[in-house]
Amino acid sequence: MALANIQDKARVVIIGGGVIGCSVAYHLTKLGWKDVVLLERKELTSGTTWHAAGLIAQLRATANMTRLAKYSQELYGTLEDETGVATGFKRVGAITVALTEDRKEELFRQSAMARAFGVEIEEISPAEIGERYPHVNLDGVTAGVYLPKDGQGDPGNIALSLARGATKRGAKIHSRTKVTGMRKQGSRITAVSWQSEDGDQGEIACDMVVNCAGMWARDVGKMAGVNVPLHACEHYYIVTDSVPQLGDLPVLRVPDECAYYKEDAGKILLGMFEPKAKPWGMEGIPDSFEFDELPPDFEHFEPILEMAINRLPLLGQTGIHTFFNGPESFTPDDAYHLGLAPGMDNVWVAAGFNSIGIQSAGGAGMALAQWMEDGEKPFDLGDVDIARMQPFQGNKTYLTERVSETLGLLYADHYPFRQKATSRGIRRSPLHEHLARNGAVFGELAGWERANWFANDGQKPEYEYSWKRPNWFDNAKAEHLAIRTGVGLYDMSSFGKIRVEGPDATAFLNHVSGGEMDVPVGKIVYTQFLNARGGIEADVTITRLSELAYLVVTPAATRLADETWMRRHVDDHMVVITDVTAGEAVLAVMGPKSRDLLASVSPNDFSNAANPFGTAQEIEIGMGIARAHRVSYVGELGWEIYVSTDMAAHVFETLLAAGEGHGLKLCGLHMMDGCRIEKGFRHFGHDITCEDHVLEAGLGFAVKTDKSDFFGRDAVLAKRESGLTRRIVQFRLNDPEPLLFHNEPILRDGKIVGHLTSGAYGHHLGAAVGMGYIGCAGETSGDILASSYSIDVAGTVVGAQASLHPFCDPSGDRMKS
Ligand SMILES: NCCCC(=O)O
Repeated sequence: MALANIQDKARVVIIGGGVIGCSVAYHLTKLGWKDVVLLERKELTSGTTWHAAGLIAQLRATANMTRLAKYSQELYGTLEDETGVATGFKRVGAITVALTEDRKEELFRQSAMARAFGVEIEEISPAEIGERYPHVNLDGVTAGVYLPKDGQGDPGNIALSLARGATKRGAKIHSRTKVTGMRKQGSRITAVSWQSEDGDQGEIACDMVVNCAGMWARDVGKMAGVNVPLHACEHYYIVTDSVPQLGDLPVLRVPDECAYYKEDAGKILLGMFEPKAKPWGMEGIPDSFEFDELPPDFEHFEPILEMAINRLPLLGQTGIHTFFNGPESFTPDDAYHLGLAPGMDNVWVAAGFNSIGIQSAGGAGMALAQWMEDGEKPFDLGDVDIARMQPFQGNKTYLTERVSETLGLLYADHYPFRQKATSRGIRRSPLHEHLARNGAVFGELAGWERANWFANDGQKPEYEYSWKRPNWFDNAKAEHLAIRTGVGLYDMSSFGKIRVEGPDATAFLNHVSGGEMDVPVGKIVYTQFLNARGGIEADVTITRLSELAYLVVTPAATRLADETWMRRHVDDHMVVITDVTAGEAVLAVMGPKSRDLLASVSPNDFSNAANPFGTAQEIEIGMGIARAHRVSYVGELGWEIYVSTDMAAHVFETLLAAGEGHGLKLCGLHMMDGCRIEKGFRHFGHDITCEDHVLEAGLGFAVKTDKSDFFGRDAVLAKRESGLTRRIVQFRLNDPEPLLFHNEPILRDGKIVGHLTSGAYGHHLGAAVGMGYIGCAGETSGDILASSYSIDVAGTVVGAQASLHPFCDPSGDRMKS
């Protein structure tokens, strides 16, 4: 039985009536979408939105996340005029306070980044903090930053205003209507079934579904067979009684004391991000949950409250009106989930907003709607793309442990290379114990434990985080120099490995990639998957294993996204695509002495004639067998040895034993990053993304427009015709001391023209190196290089050399030697 007022067909069904669902409905209707239906199990905003603090910050960790946050802030400033529903948005500004020298460095680096991203920001002294926020105790304050355009709003009203905007343009919103199931056909949801509180039920046939179900999104995802890794945690704040003559105050963040403060209607709201949070609701969120709160746990938040009373003494002089504890969703990496769910062709996700839902909702809704409209990401959304999540990350035990940390990480020191402490050791290379015994210090990516550097004998194998030269600086240097002058071995088993085989394998890979795939067996092709704009969706090597089979090798972090991209472009091709990542380990043996080392453990011929650069050969190694791929991401002579996981330890032991006579050094991935930047090799997600045109990224050599048609070819031809408007430039600091991490502003003749997309120390070159895009419409290489360049490192402008070619071995002779 269906209620008369709920239609039985829609173009899109949005599940969840929090601020995110309302924003998606608002933006889809703004794009002219009709038949937009939003279903909310209780009342709009009754899950998390209603109790959000409503801080509206603009600066986020990357350029595009900042772009989205800025968009939210601008939207909320004008929404009332359009919808008639006030958002309570006030541009009160925001101050973040540092209590340590490390935090000061972090804030000043963020401040430099803000300048590159076009966000107004001022670095301010303790005295200036006192002027802008007279109630704050300045004891121990080292510095601060002030963002005049930041603000705050009324979360519930922002959601209702967005909802009104959507309904005015025809969206239908049904509250008290719970989604009970989905009808699935292949990789599509064809209908959503619902039940209203008074017992009516029905089904809406639809073209698309958007899961905006907040802390219910993991369960809603399961209805569609989609992985949405998130978990609620308790989030605490208190609200004081009215404080006479408080006046408008900026938002105040004191991350070193895990606290934020917001003035609201003459009261102070103090919110907390404690280091060890309390996950909630994993055994099920009560069906009755609606505008509910959880019992406050005084012991849990007392330490933070004590610090806050010291920092803002008026808290101790004012009564507390409300102790609030409400659940909010957190994700494994503190980034929200947006986009088309892998495995499905019409299930979209916008969920897991990690306590920044209000400030993110406007931008996230806009980006998702545009993505749904175009069928392609409007710009790089890799930070939040749901496809970055690995299947195991939906595991309950993993999530429960991980989110207990990620809540607190919001305000922890964001040191470079900081690793998560929880939920570790889940994906391990078969060499893991060998590496650990040899002093490896691991970092985690996509669940993989990867050796980042090796401690010396007697050195504690642990990170000591710092903004200055870290405790592993000299270790990485020794590893780097071994690769440049001798031979090093590092474990790349975390590479994604995807086998593509079948009668149409060549035709399919020619269609989906820019490289020529009709090559002899054993050839390795470095290439990209492009979108219709010529932007880079994936950066891969593809090895022809046999007449009918290829191996696509992808970065660990993008394996699922790259596999998904291929599956979505199969069309009528007869191919089988299989993830074989776990089947083979990869040992990279690199450096000018790598040939000698391999020759000492293998009867095969590693000469240029037998195994030239860009080819793979089957080899015997020790008493095992493997495949030697002659490629390099560090810019040296070398091989990646692909060996089945059962023989990996044997091959490692063989190489290590033989390596003694060749000065073999075990190396980690910090070395790899420094080496690849010296060599100008791009890294997907940083230097190349879906919004970077392959020609502007300098990778025109890897796409062959003279082959058969391929996806993105027209955009490559068009760009050849119209000319480049931006180019990627490499930089080397003149001063050997400062460190680059990425996101530092690039100055050309004293003006900001871009930011670094990568940065690391180039131990071979003796200074920090980086790369980033600058605008260059109508300019020749000579014009670009005639300027003077510098990089803003935490507010200090450091002169830099610029180059359009790699600083290290521009001819590539070393790799091909
Ligand atoms: N929901 C609290 C947001 C905290 C922040 O913007 O810093």
